[in-house]
Amino acid sequence: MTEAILQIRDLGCSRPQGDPIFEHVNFSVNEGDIVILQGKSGSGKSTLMKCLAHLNLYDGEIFYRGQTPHSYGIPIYRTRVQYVPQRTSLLPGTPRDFMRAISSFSSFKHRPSLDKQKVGNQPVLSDKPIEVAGAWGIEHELWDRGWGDLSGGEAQRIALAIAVGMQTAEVLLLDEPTSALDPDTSETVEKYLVGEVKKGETGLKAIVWITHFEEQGRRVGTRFLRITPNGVQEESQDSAV
Ligand SMILES: Nc1ncnc2c1ncn2[C@@H]1O[C@H](COP(=O)(O)OP(=O)(O)OP(=O)(O)O)[C@@H](O)[C@H]1O
Repeated sequence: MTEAILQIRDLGCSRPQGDPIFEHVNFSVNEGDIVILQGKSGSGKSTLMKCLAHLNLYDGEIFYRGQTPHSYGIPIYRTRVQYVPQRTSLLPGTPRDFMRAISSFSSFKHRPSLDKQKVGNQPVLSDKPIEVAGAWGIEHELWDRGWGDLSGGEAQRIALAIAVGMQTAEVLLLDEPTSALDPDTSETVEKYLVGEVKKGETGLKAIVWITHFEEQGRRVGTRFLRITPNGVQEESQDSAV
C-alpha cells in the first residue's frame, strides 16, 4: 500500500466577512498521485491550494508525513509542499535574482541538489532549474531579464522550473501551470512533470494540479477531485470534466 504524503481532515476556509468558501474537505495525497482538482470558477480551488501550502488561514487539520506543518516549521513545510501560483508578474528583479534569494533561505538548504560550497556569501546556485527550463525551450539569457519583460509563457515556465529544479518539493501544488502556453509546449511540460513523479529523481512524489483544460486533466491525472461548498468528491476519469 502506498504511503499517504498529505492527509487533509475537515478543512474549511472562509472569506474575510466570515461566510465559508468551502468546508468539510477530506482527502489524502499518496505517492505517485497526480490529483486533478476541479470545480466551477470561484468554487475555491486556488484557495484550497493556498490552504494546503499554509498560505491561507483555515479550519481543520493538515498532516504531512503524519505531522503538522508547524512541527516542521512553516518555511520548511512550504518548500516540501510547494505552491506555484499562476502569475509571477509582481515579482521584482530577474529570475536569477529570485533563485539567488530563495537559495539563501535556510529552508532551501540541506537538500541533495544544492552544492554546499559558497563563494563569499553567495550560495552556489543549482543548475537544475536552468536545465529543466532549457528542456522547455527557455534560453539562458532569459534568466537575467526582468520578470515584467518576460512573456506570460516564459515567466510561467521559469517559475515552474524553479519549483521543480530546486528539488525540495515532495508535493507540488500547481495552479493552472500551463495556462499561458501553446498546446505543444504545454504537452512538453506535462510529460516532464509526469515523468518526474514516476521517476522520483528530483524527489517529487505527487502533484495537485488545477486545470481548466479537460483534455489535459485526462492526459496527466491519476485521480480527480471536485470541490463543492460541502467538501470534495472523488470522481472517475470518465465522469471528470
Ligand atoms: N482574500 C479574499 N477576500 C474575499 N474573497 C476571496 C478572497 N480570496 C478568495 N475569495 C473568494 O473565494 C472564492 C474562491 O476563490 P478561488 O480563487 O479559490 O476560486 P477558484 O475555484 O480557484 O476560481 P477560478 O477557477 O476562477 O480560478 C471566490 O468567490 C473568491 O472571490
